[in-house]
Amino acid sequence: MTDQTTAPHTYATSSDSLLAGLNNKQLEAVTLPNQSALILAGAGSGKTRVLTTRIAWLIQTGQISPNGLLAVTFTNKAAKEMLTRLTTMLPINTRGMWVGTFHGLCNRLLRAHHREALLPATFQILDTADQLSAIKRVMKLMNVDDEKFPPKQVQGYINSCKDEGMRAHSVDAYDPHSQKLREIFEEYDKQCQREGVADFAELLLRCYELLERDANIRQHYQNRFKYVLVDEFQDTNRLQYQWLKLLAGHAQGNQRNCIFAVGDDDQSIYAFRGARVGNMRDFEQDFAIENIVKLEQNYRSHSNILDAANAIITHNRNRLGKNLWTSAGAGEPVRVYQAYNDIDEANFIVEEIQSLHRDGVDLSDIAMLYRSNAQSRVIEHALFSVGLPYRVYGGLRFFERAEIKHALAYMRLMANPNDDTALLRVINFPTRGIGARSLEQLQEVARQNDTSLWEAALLNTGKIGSFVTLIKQMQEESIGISLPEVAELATTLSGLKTFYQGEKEGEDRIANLEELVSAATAFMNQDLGLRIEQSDVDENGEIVQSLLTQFLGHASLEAGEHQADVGRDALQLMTVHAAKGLEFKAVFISGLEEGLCPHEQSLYEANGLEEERRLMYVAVTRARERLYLSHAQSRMLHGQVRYGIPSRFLDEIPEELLKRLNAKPVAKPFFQTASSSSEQKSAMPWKIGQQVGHGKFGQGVVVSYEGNADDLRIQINFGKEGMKWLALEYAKLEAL
Ligand SMILES: Nc1ncnc2c1ncn2[C@@H]1O[C@H](COP(=O)(O)OP(=O)(O)OP(=O)(O)O)[C@@H](O)[C@H]1O
Ligand SMILES: [Mg+2]
Repeated sequence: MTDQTTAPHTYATSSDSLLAGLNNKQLEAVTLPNQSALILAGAGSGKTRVLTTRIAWLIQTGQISPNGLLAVTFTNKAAKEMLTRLTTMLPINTRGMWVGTFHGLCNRLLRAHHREALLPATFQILDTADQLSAIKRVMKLMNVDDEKFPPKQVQGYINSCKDEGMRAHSVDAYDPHSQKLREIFEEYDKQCQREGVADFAELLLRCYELLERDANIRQHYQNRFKYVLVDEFQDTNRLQYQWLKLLAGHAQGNQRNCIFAVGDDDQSIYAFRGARVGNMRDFEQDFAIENIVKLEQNYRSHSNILDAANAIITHNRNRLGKNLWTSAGAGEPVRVYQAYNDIDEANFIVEEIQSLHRDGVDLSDIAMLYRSNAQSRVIEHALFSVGLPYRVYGGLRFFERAEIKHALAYMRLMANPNDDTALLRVINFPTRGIGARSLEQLQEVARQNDTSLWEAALLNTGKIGSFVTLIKQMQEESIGISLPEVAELATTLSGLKTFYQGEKEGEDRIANLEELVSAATAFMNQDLGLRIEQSDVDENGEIVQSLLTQFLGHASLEAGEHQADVGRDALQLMTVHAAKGLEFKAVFISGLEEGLCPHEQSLYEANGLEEERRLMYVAVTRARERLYLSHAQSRMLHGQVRYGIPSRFLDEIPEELLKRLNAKPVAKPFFQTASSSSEQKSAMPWKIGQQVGHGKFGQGVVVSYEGNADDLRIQINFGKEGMKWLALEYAKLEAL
C-alpha cells in the first residue's frame, strides 16, 4: 500500500476505515498492485462493493485522481449508486467523474469530439422504438416487402452486426436475402447520418471507430484513464470488449493501462444482445492475468436461499465453477405457492406483501420479479385495487410515453431540425391538416435532393410552411431561457397541452407533460455526474453541448429512471433482467411454469436452457431474507389462456429447503380453468411440455393449444422443423 504520508493528494480519512470489514480475499482484490485483474465470483459476494472500494482506495492513497479513472456499470441506476457510495467513503466531488454505462460514456466522448466523429454537435439518440420507425421508413423508400423482411428482424440484424463491430460493407452476404439485408443496413446508416441521429449500438461503434482512427484522441484517453474498472463483465459484448482493449492501449512493454474486471459467468443473461462470456477467457489471455481472485463468501442471503440458488445452477454444464457459502445461518425456508390461476397468484402475493409491510418491511425493500413484462398486468391490477403503491421498472417508461415523446420531439427539433424521426412524429401532431399525400411528396423531394425533410420543408409554403414557421419561432424563443422553460415551451407553443385538454383521459397526459418540466428542472439542478465538464472539451476550445442536447441524451439513455427516483416508499416491480446487481429483503418470483420460465423460445436455441437457468439464478440471489416462488395452473397471457406445469427449476431445489404453503394442486384434469365457467372443457389429451413424436416432423414438445372439443389445435415445437400448429383430430401423435 502507498505510504500515505508521502503520497500526493491523499485524503484525511484513513484507509483502514475504508478497508475495515472486508474479508481477506476482498481486501486482496481492493488493494491489488497496478495490474489488470479479474475478479470472478458468485452473486452477493461483494464484487460491486470491491470495485467501488477499489476506486475509493486508489483515490485515497493518491494513486489516481478522480478524473483519471473510468468505471463502467450496467445501468445508470448502478452508476449513480456507485457515485453516492463514493461520496460517503471520501470527501470528493464526484461530478465529472467518468462513471457510467457503455452507452452513457460513449455518448459523452462523442459529444466532446463530435466533429472528429463526423456527427453534428446536437446529434440525437434514437431509442429502440425510434430506430424501428426509422428502419420502416428506409424500407418503404426502398420498396422492400416487410413480410419478407419483418422490420423487427431487420432491426435485430443491424444491431447485432453493430454489436459485433461490423458496418454494412464488412458483412458477408452470399444469397439475395442477406444481400438485401445488407443493403437496408447501408441505407439506414446513410439516413441516420443525414439526419444527425445515432441509435444505441451506433454510439458504441462510432466511439470505437473514432478511437481506432484518431491516434490523438486515443492517446489522450489512454493517458488519462490509467485505471479502467468494469462491473458485470460477463455481459459485455464483443464490441464493448474491443473498446475496453483500445482504451487500455497496446500490450507492448508495461505501458498498458489496467483493467479491473469483476463478473460472474453464472449471471450472464444478455446473450440475446450479443454478450459473450468468452470475453472472460479472452481477457485472461489478452491481459496475461495470472491469478483470478475468487470471492466465495456471500454476504447477501441466508443459506436456505443461497443453497437453493446453488442447487439450481449446478445443473448447468458450461460453468467456470465456484462455491458460495454464507455464515448468515439457514434463515427461513423458501416458500412455494401453487396457485390455481394468475389471479389467485396475484392475490396471494398482494396479501403476503401487505403482511410483510405490517411487520415493518419497507415496500421498497420488496421486489416482485417476472420473466417478461406482460406478466405484470395482473399483479398491477391487484396492487392497484388494494391501493398498494408500486413502481414498475422497465415497463412503459416515463420517457417512452407517447405525450412525452411528442414533447421531446419538439425539443429535438429546436436543437436539430434535421432530425427526420422527430419531424415525422410531430409534423402533424397535434393535427394541422397535413395529409399523408403531402408527407409523401415531402419525402420524395427530400429523397431527390438528398436532404433532410426539414430542408425540403423549407421550400414549402402552405401547411407544411406553417409548421416550419412554428419550429423557427420555438427556436427563437428558446434562446436565452432555461431548460425547464424550453420544456414548457415545447408543451405549450406546440399546442400539445391544448390538444390533450380536449381529450378523454387527457388529464394524465397533461400531468405527465408537467412532469417533464419537473424532470428538466431536476436535471438542471441535479449533479448527475454525467454532464460534460468544460475540461472534456477544451481541446476544441468550446463547449459543444448545450444543456438541451444533454437533457435529450439523458431522456434517451435514462428512460425509466425518472419514475424510480420518486421518493415514496413503493413495491418494486421488474423483470429479472432489470434486477441484476440489486438486492431486496424479500423477493417474489412469479410465473414459474414451463414455457414461461424457462421461456418456451429458449428451449430450442443452442444453450437457451442454460441461459434461462442463469436467469433463475440471478432472480433467486436477489433475496436477502425471504424468497417466494409461485406458479399457476392456468394464466391469461397475450389474450390466451395457457396451462402450465411447474417449472423444472422448482424441481431442481432440494425439497428440504422449501416450505410449500399449500398442498400440491389436486390432480385436476389440467384443462379445467378456474375462473371462466364459459370456457368449455376441451379434450386435450396431451400436456404442455410433453414430448411427442410425429411421422413427418419427428420429435417435438407440446407448447400450447387452442379451441375445444373437436376443433382443438395443438402447437408443437419440432426443433429444427420449427413451430407447427396441428389439428388434433388429424395429427397422428405418439407419446414419447
Ligand atoms: N465484507 C463484507 N461485510 C459485510 N457486508 C458485505 C461485505 N461484502 C459485501 N457485503 C454486502 O453484501 C451485499 C452484496 O454485495 P455486492 O452487491 O457488492 O455483491 P455482488 O457480488 O456485486 O453481487 P451481484 O453478483 O448480485 O452483483 C451488499 O449488501 C454488500 O454491502
Ligand atoms: Mg454486483
